[in-house]
Amino acid sequence: MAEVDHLAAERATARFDVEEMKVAWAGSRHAVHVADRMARLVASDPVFRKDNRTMLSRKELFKDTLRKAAHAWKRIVELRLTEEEADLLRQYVDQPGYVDLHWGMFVPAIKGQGTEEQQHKWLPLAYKFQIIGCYAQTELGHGSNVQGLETTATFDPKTDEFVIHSPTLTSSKWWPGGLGKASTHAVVYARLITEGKDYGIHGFIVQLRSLEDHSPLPGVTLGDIGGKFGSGAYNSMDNGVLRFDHVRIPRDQMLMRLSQVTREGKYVHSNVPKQLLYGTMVYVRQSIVADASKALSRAVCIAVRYSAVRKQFGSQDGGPETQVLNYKTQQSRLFPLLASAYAFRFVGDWLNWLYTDVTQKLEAKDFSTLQEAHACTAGLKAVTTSVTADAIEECRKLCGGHGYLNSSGLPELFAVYVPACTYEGDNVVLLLQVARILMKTVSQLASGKQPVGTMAYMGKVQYLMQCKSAVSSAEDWLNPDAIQEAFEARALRMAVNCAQNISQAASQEEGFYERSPDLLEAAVAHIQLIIVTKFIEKVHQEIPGHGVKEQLQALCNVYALYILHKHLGDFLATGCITPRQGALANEQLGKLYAQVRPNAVALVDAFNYTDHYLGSVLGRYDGDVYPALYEEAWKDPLNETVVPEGYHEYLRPLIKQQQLKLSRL
Ligand SMILES: CCCCCCCCCC/C=C\C/C=C/C(=O)SCCNC(=O)CCNC(=O)[C@H](O)C(C)(C)COP(=O)(O)OP(=O)(O)OC[C@H]1O[C@@H](n2cnc3c(N)ncnc32)[C@H](O)[C@@H]1OP(=O)(O)O
Ligand SMILES: Cc1cc2nc3c(=O)[nH]c(=O)nc-3n(C[C@H](O)[C@H](O)[C@H](O)COP(=O)(O)OP(=O)(O)OC[C@H]3O[C@@H](n4cnc5c(N)ncnc54)[C@H](O)[C@@H]3O)c2cc1C
Repeated sequence: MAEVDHLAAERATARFDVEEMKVAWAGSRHAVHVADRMARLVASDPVFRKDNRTMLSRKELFKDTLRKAAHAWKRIVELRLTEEEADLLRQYVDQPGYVDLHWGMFVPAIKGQGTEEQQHKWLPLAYKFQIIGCYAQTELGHGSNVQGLETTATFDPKTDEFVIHSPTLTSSKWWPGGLGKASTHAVVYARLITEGKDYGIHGFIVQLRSLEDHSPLPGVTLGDIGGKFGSGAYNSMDNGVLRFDHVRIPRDQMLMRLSQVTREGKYVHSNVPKQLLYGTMVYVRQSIVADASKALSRAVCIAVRYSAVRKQFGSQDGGPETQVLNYKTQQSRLFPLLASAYAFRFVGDWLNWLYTDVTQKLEAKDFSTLQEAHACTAGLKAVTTSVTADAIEECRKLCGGHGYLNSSGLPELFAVYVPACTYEGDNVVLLLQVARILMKTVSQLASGKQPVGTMAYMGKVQYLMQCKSAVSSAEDWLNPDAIQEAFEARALRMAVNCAQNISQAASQEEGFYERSPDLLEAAVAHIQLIIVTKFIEKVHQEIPGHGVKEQLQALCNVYALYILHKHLGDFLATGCITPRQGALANEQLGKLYAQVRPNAVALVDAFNYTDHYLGSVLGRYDGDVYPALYEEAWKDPLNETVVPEGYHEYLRPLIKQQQLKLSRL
């Protein structure tokens, strides 16, 4: 804990129990305790130092990542950490690397798509790091369109093998994390061809590198695809390129849980939906939603603390300067992001519950909730990552000039985070998936089919298409029923409008194509409704701790009314509310900001982040920002010498030349 707490006065104004809010944020007392222990373990270990990361060359950074991953594994084994503890330890190490893909995609792909026998063979090797795996799906020519992948896996009945081949340049695998330099194995997605017939995309376990000397196996060409956006940042990851020249693998390395190829080469598809092939992506999308709240809360924590420390302009009578956090504009930009961090946290928890529930149903061969899982994971992944990426950049601006310094932590956070809008499904492509499901649901309403799950509100179509908001004062917007109804009516009316417009087109497909910009907005409205609903449900639960429920209630209202204000056009155009009701919502929002203000610093303290994890001189717990900024500047390699390298070559001759010219005048 800091010796001088420059934020003590801020902390003293909090009207709630911060320790209890930590529990509400983390999910349980146990979760707070474990996270705290793992965060401190990482922060106190010099190997996990990261303050010099943006100054390392790519090669140094990659080696540093290998070192940290190996050290993390050593600590996990030495301390016999549980899976939960190990996941948290890796999170706090906070450096993207091959292990993310090994644990996050390679292992889940084998678990989800491998038979019991295959799991028995491969998982123990992966669990002990005797092999390192990645997820090789995307190709140079195709990423979003998975059915368009070109790599082939042709069964050869003579040898009982598959022949994995990259027939074109565009079929080169391109992007898989961990592939470039670290992985020994990959789950490769390729078109299965047997008995002369193409059966589409399937997963195969393929060894890429020797387990003796790490050299590529015969027929395998692979490497790193090159530097990426931002210094440090995602450049710690070896995203790779991979080509196969007729590489042979045994038949039993096709992942055969969903479909099989027999010894004779017969293709057999189990009686399960084909989309289960996409199961690993669904799993990762739900974990990306949980990660969004982590990234967003880090940025918000930095911006809130710094805004409380930073002062600009005096009062009218020449008194002390004003904390920038007191400016209403700063509050109206920052507090919705604070509320969004909490909203994403709770919707992430709910999504994790949904995912677990769907997985259990799938085990019991009940596929009825597959569409719901797909729509929710795809849509929430898209909305939460887009908002978070924009919000990190907004937090940088909220920190003024100092936010642009690497030492603020924000440039690196942004550069690491922003590809989340693209990987695991481009956000637009994913929202169009949600829109397709919305259109299908609307079209089924006429036949009386009752929508279920997060689409259930559409069943109230008669009411929601004509209801009028009863709000007549700013306070009325504090009523969760008023918010819920307005959001439901907006989402449904936008979807129905789209469906009506599509029905006038020559074909459903053409209508969908023409109306896709509107469909995106309808999908966003539906997803925002889910986030608002889950926040309202959370606040309805019993929440212990002095003032905790009240603060969450205020944040829930901030989130909902901010979205309403931002998307006012939708609410007005669909006739869900009147312009006057829109103005009242904005009035209430201003009152809520004033309510949040004295609690703001404590609300970010509740995230319980160590200074190491935050990695920001601006976001320091003690608020002692200026000495830290000053000290940090001197650590830059440019300041290693007083006179810079290159002075004698380029600066001195220039200056001397000018002096000579002047002396001649
Ligand atoms: C502590 C552990 C933490 C773990 C976290 C680790 C995180 C590590 C993070 C590391 C960082 C980066 C890693 C990145 C990895 C990657 O990017 S991997 C590659 C990801 N690629 C994509 O996401 C591709 C996106 N494209 C697609 O998903 C599909 O191509 C698309 C859905 C767009 C279209 O597919 P089609 O087969 O053409 O299907 P379509 O005709 O549109 O639909 C047919 C039918 O199927 C339904 N559907 C589609 N997808 C799914 C699904 N996933 N699940 C269930 N159902 C699905 C769709 O709704 C249609 O249904 P209908 O009833 O027939 O209408
Ligand atoms: C950092 C990073 C890590 C990655 N890691 C992995 C990995 O480990 N394994 C792996 O297999 N892949 C990985 N990927 C690849 C990633 O999954 C793809 O890049 C992603 O799915 C997007 O596909 P794409 O690149 O083909 O984009 P494209 O589909 O080419 O997108 C280009 C543009 O076209 C638009 N677009 C595309 N289709 C449509 C449509 N139907 N309607 C409207 N607009 C459309 C998109 O919105 C986008 O604006 C990674 C990518 C990144 C950036």
